[in-house]
Amino acid sequence: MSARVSERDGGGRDRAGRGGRLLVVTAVAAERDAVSAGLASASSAMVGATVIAGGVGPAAAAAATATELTLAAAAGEPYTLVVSAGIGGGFAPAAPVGSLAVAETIVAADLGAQTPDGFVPVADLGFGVSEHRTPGRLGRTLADAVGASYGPVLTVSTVTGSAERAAELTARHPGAVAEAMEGFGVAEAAAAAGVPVAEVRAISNAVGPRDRAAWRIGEALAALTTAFGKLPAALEVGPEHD
Ligand SMILES: O=C(O)c1cccc(C(=O)CC[C@H]2O[C@@H](n3cnc4c(=O)[nH]cnc43)[C@H](O)[C@@H]2O)c1
Repeated sequence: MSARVSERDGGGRDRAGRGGRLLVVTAVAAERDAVSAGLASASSAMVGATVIAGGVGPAAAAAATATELTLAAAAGEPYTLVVSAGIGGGFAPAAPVGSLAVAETIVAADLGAQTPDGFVPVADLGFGVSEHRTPGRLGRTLADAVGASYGPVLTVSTVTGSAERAAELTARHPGAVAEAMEGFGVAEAAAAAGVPVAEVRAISNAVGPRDRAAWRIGEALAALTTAFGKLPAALEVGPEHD
């Protein structure tokens, strides 16, 4: 049985995925469609999944995720897992263009304060948390299933555009495999709802000096589709129930 997938943007609401317990949040429609194509091609039995395009950046992602989780819970059909997914920048050498990255931790890499002594994360300032961890072995399991690099995935509000900034980020977050702009927003909403979270990124560009011509978005979207074709079996989610 193939996955049943509901697709929509952050504004609309339909009930096509009402058997689903998996929520996938992408930033834009092209990512949503790539994820949906992968889920629909999955060979193993799976619950229907809902895939939404919630917008670019952590604020839009958090708002869209929180709305979706709240509506589902109010309807008595709460999600059991939220996955932030899309394209992202890869840190060398762990995550080359065209590869996949799965988050061990989802890190708010630029949420905090700049001081004369350097960056202070928001958690160290005494406000909330600076990262969310994918529970148990879920992240490792997903990474192994799709052949992804596994480590911290950074959420930034500004795409890294210089070697200096890339070096600063890796110094602060050793082992970081990727950066993107939505994961921490999705994770904050998931945490507020008490739902586990994961992040899957397909690498479209290297984190470093800005070189827009070198971005391989089509290649990354194809990798995203391949990954989500393998995800249902890895998640071992139960059969769909209408
Ligand atoms: O710099 C540009 O010219 C440019 C052109 C098209 C798109 C962008 C984006 O910033 C897209 C952001 C979007 O894609 C994710 N993403 C992909 N690569 C990265 C990255 O290296 N660092 C951060 N985010 C990235 C991100 O999650 C957004 O959804 C720029």
